[in-house]
Amino acid sequence: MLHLNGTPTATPTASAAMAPLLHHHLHLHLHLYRISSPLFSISKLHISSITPFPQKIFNLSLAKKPTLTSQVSSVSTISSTTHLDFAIPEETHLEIPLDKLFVPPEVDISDGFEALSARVLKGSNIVLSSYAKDAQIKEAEFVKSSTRTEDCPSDGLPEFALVGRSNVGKSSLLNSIVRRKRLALTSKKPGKTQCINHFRINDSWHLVDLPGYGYAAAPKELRTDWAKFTKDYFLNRSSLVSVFLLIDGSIPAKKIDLEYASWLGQNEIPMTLIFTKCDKRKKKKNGGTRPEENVEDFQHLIREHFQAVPPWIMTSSVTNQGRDEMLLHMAQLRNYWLKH
Ligand SMILES: Nc1nc2c(ncn2[C@@H]2O[C@H](COP(=O)(O)OP(=O)(O)OP(=O)(O)O)[C@@H](O)[C@H]2O)c(=O)[nH]1
Ligand SMILES: [Mg+2]
Repeated sequence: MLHLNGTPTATPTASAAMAPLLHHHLHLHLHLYRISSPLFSISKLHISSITPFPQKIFNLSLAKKPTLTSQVSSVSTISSTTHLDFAIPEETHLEIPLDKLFVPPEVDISDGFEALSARVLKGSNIVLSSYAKDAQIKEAEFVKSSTRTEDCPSDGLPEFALVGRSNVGKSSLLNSIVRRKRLALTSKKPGKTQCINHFRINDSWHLVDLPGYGYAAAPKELRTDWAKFTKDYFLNRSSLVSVFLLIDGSIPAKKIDLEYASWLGQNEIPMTLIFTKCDKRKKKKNGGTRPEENVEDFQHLIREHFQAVPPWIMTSSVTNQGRDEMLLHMAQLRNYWLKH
């Protein structure tokens, strides 16, 4: 474990302002001077609309804290009290505009844009906070399959649910996250996962694999049932920290995914967009679009249904792209949820 050094600042932080403003854009007006980075030459910058965590993750539960070891790259902007146990990807997304970043609470934004940018997780819009600890997975085990929300485990552990179109790669992503080939069963044929499947991680939180939606070959009754039972789970599962909505990042946005994202937004269910299959890059001359373009377009299309910009991460279960970033994101959401 490595403790990062840094000077605690006496300047105002976002946290004080965040409490009364959850669920809303946080309008901050900072004036930064002489920002010098290879990608920016701005003399004065106006930041508005920084995104806090959604309100629904402010709950309480219990969890053990597993001890982990890993190296940390230098992130000097993190406060001196931060204990990180995970490798922080070195590359950052300097090109993401400030108003599209997901900024967790208690992140000191007074250090300015450059400092924030240095803490954006690679291939995402997520700023790393001091809550990103105990991120690594040591143990993963299947707990149970349920067909109703009432039958799901009642231990109150925080959980993240993977949902998305049939065949988008939910089960593959779960296996990639836990580094096990077949913990969740996958298939080329859509419709493999049929129940709410709980997997317990490090004895302290759950990953949940859900059946896919939009499986055209499924009978109509089955599709209606799917909508009913997963939506009931989203609306009533009190230990749900965030839904991870998986979107195929290798193709342009599909109507059904846009509708699903909008439904989650309208119902104020905390959501993270996980773009899958980002290893698949069709050539432009063959009519293909790049994952980066698909990610940008998708967000643009759902924008009106969200008060705040949802967090997003680009992933691939083939190359394990986004794996560490997902773990860090889940760790900071989880630890914040446990504390509040
Ligand atoms: N190239 C590539 N293929 C992937 C990736 N993730 C999944 N696949 C493939 O996509 C297919 C579907 O994967 P699953 O993980 O079973 O998809 P699912 O979303 O769980 O599907 P259902 O359970 O049927 O809803 C499989 O053939 C996977 O090998 C990825 O990141 N890159
Ligand atoms: Mg599956």
